[in-house]
Amino acid sequence: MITITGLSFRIGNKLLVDDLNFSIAKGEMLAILGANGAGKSTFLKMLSGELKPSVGTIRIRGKLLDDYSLQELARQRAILVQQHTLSISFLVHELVMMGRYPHFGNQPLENDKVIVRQVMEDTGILHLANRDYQTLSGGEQQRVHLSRILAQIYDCPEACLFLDEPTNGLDLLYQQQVMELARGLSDKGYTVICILHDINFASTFADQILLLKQGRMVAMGRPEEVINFENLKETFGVSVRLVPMDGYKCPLVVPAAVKI
Ligand SMILES: Nc1ncnc2c1ncn2[C@@H]1O[C@H](COP(=O)(O)OP(=O)(O)OP(=O)(O)O)[C@@H](O)[C@H]1O
Repeated sequence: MITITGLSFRIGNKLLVDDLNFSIAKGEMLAILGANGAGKSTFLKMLSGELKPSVGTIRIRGKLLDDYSLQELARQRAILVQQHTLSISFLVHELVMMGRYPHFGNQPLENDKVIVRQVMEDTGILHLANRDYQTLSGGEQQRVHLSRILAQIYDCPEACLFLDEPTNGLDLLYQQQVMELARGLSDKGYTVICILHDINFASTFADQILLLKQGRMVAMGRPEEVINFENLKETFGVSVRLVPMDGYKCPLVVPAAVKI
């Protein structure tokens, strides 16, 4: 579904992303983990077309990213960015409807309205539909943007979803709900790439994990192949403890100092 070949991004003589090569299949969920500044967002920005790679190619369904029109891309991939800067007042439902803009002409159709309502329900913001976005808390705003991008690809089950720290600013309940939502979408056939800082969320929900350090791949594979003491020490520079837990495919990762 997505094939990354020899992908690098350089600014001056600094390599932010360094020779990445991998593929992920349709319907897979890939979690990207790495320390602050490891190049995760830079990679996602190349994937979304916001940044042009210095070297290498990105193919979605065999076609080079550069060969997609903006309209095609808008229907085939949705992106949740890390920081939202929005200074104009919009009602929540208006902002979520923006996700449908690639799908209708002048006016939203009944189907667009149904989808907007559904995604607001899925993300727990239906009760905020008529609130001014500016008056919402950070976590509520995050869920509005999540709704908007879900609306964008709601009826495109072949689409890709790129999420840059989707659980940012959310309380535990909504973190869990967002991860379940992302997992549910990949089970329906969406291809999901998700930057996370929570290793346990990544290993619980993702099919594959990519560990990045200084732009380079440390390891990539199924959570049970990748999440181990050595890889985490190499990626984050810290020692962790791995605690086996019933019902989890991977041991839980806790700071080494914690006594359990
Ligand atoms: N325009 C730029 N000029 C110089 N350095 C940059 C530029 N953009 C990003 N960087 C640097 O590239 C590195 C990778 O940044 P990136 O945002 O991809 O990291 P990240 O892994 O997403 O980090 P975080 O977990 O903190 O969000 C960082 O050291 C950052 O300071």
